Amino acid sequence: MRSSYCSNAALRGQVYTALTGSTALTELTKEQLQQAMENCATEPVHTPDAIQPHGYFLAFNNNFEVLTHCSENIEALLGVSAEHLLGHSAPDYLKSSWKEHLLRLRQLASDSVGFDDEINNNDVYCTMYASGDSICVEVEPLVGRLSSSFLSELQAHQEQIRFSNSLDETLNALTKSIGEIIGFERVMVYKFDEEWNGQVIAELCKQSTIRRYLHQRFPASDIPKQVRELYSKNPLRSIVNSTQKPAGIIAHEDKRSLDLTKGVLRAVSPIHLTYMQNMGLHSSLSIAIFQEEKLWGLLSCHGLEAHPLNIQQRHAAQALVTLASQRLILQQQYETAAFFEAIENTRGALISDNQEINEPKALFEREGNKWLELFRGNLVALAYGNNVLKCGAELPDERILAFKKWLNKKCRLVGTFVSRNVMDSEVAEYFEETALRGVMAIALPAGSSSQQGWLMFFRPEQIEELEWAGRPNKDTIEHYKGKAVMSPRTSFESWKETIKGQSSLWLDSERKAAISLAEDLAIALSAYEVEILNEQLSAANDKLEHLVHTDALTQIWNRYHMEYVLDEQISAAKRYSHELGVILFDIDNFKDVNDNYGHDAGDAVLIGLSKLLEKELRDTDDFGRWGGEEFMIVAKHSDLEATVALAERLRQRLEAATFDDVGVVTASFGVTFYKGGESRASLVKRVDDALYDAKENGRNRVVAVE
Ligand SMILES: Nc1nc2c(ncn2[C@@H]2O[C@H](COP(=O)(O)OP(=O)(O)OP(=O)(O)O)[C@@H](O)[C@H]2O)c(=O)[nH]1
Repeated sequence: MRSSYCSNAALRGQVYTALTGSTALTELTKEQLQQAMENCATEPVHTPDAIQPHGYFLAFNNNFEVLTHCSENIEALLGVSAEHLLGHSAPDYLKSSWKEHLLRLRQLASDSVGFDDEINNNDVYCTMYASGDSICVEVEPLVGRLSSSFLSELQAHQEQIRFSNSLDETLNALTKSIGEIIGFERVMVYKFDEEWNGQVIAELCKQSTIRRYLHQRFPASDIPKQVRELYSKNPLRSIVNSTQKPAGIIAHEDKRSLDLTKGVLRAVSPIHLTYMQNMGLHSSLSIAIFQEEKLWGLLSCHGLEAHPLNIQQRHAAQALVTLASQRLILQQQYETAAFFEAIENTRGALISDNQEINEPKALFEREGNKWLELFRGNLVALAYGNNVLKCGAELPDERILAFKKWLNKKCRLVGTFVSRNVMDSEVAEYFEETALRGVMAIALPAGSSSQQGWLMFFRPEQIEELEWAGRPNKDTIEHYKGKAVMSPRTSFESWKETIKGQSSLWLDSERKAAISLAEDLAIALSAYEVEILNEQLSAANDKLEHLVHTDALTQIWNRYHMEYVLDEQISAAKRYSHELGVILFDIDNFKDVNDNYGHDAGDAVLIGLSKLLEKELRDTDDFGRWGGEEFMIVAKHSDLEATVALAERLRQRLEAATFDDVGVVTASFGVTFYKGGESRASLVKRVDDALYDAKENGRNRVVAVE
C-alpha cells in the first residue's frame, strides 16, 4: 500500500524532516478533500533528486564521456568522491561494458535493461535507462544467495497459478507464492474501484498477530493520480528500508532534476515514509496488475523489517504477477463470454419457430424476466414513439416516455445514460416515489423506424457496507509549500461506511451486452413495423381492388368488372368450346319510381333487387350492375335454354317481391349466348337488342335472341 505522496522530495537531504503547520480537521468538506487530493496529484514524485541509499546512481551525457549526476554515496562504490567524478568521463573499465548494454537498450527499444557487473571487486546488478538526453545507471549490490531449489519452487508456484480456476484461487495462489518465494510479513492484492479507492481482496499474513486488512478499503487519496501513472510506466516499486536516509543526487553544471520513473532506486516521498511508519512498515514491494492496459490493482507486500531483495526474487515476483494477471484476464474473458452467451441465447428468441421476426411485445413477454435476471435489474423497458413495452417493477408509461424525451434531448449523441443514483441526478423527477435507483439507458440505433427509442434497465437500491482501513475525511490537511495537501494518515483503524440510495454498479460488459440487445430490438421493431405496414398496405390494396370492381351502391360487380368477366369467359368458352349465356335486364318504368317515391327509395329498390336476385344465382354466375337500372348476368356453362329459364325465374322472383313504399317492381330481360368467334361488343349488342325487344313487347318479360 502506498500513501499520499504530497511532499516535494527534491530537497536533497532535508526531505525527511517532519512537516510543519498541520491543521487537524475532524471532518473535511468534500471540496477541501478534493482540493488537497488535487494538490497531491501534482507533486513531481518521479524527480525526487535522491535514491534509496542501498544503491548508487550515475547519469551520463555523450556516450559516457561526461558524468552529469551521481548519488552522493558514489565514493563507497568507486572509491572516488562525487566532486572528483562529476564532469569527467566514466572510468574505462565501466565504459567498455556499459557501451554494449547501451547498444542493447537502444536495439531493444525497451524502457530499461538490467545486467550483472563487477565494480571494484563488488558483484552488482545494474539497471540502465534513458532519462531525456541522459543515460542513467542504477547500481545495486547483489544480496543474498538463492537456494538451489529456487527455480523448481518457482516453477511449482507458477503451475499453481496457471491451473487456478477462479479469481480467488488465482489471487490466493499468487499471495502464497509471493509469501513463500519473496518473504514479507503481509502480502495483499489490492483492487481499484471506479473511483480509484482500493480494496484488499486477497491477503496472506505470516503471523497470526499481524493486523489484517482483508476486505477493507483504502481511499483513493492513498495512491494519487501521478503515482498511479508511475505504475503504468514502471510496474514495480521496491522500498528496501524506510528508516534509512536517502542518498541525494548531486548534479554537475546541469541542475536539471532527472526523471527516475524507469529506475528501481527512486527515493521515497517523505510523506509516504511517514505513512509507512504509521503503518509500522520498514519495507514494501508493490507490483502493478493491469487488465486491458488499465491499472486494475496492485500486489502489495509489507515488511515489518528492512527487506533487501535479491534481483532474481524481484524478477520472479514480477513474473508471477504477470502470470496471475494473464490468468485473471482469461477468467474475466470466460466470465464475460458466459454472460454474452446467455444474452445471445435470449437473442435467439428474436426469430420465431417459423423463421419470422417476433413481435416486440411478445419478445418482452417471453424474454423480459430473463433479461432482468441477466442484467440484475428489477425493470426493463423499451420506449419508442409513444409506446412503452416493459417487464418488472412498476413505473408509469408517462414517466418512461418523459424520461425518454429527456434522453433524446441530452444523451442522443452519446447513446447511453448510466446512473447508480438517479435521485442524485438530473432525472430524479421521473423516479420520485419509486424504488428505482439505478438506470442504464441505451439508445436504439439511429435510422431504425423505432423513432429515437431507448432500451432501459433499472435497478433497486443496494445498501452497501464498506469496511475502510482508516477514515479519509478524518485525516489532517497539511499546508506544505503553500498548498493544502493530504497528510500521511495516522489512523488505519477500521470503520464501516453504509452507502444508501444507490444501485449496484453497472459493468462495462453489461453496457456492451445491452447495446447488442438494443440493436436486436431495433431490428425487431423495424421488421415488425414493416410487417404491420405491409399488412395495412395489403388491406388497402384489397379495399382498392374491391372499389375498382364493385358497384358502390349495390355492392355487386360493376360494369368494369363485368366487361372483364365477359372477356375472360369469352376466351375460355372459345378455347374449351364452353357454352356461355348472357342476361341483360332493366327495371321497368324506374323513372316513375324515382319520380313518385324519391331518389332514395329508387336506390333502396336497386339495393334490394340486387340482394334478392343474387341469392337466386349459382356461385359460378357473375352478377353486376351494367349501368343505371340495368343489370347483367354472365352464366357460365349455360346454353340458351338454361339461360332463358334462369332469366324467367329471376323475373318471377322479382315480380313476386315487394319493396318498402314502392311495392312491386318488374323488369324486362334480354337473353342470348356466345357464338364461337364473336367479340364482346357483338355479344353485348345482341343481348341489348333482346332487352330492347322485351321492352318493346310490353316489359316484364324475357326475350331471347339467338
Ligand atoms: N334512384 C336511382 N335511380 C337511377 C339510378 N340510375 C339510374 N336511375 C334512374 O333510372 C331511371 C331510368 O329511366 P328511363 O331510362 O327513362 O327508363 P325507365 O323509367 O326505367 O323506363 P323503361 O326502362 O323504359 O322501363 C332514371 O330516372 C334514372 O334517373 C340510381 O342509381 N338510383
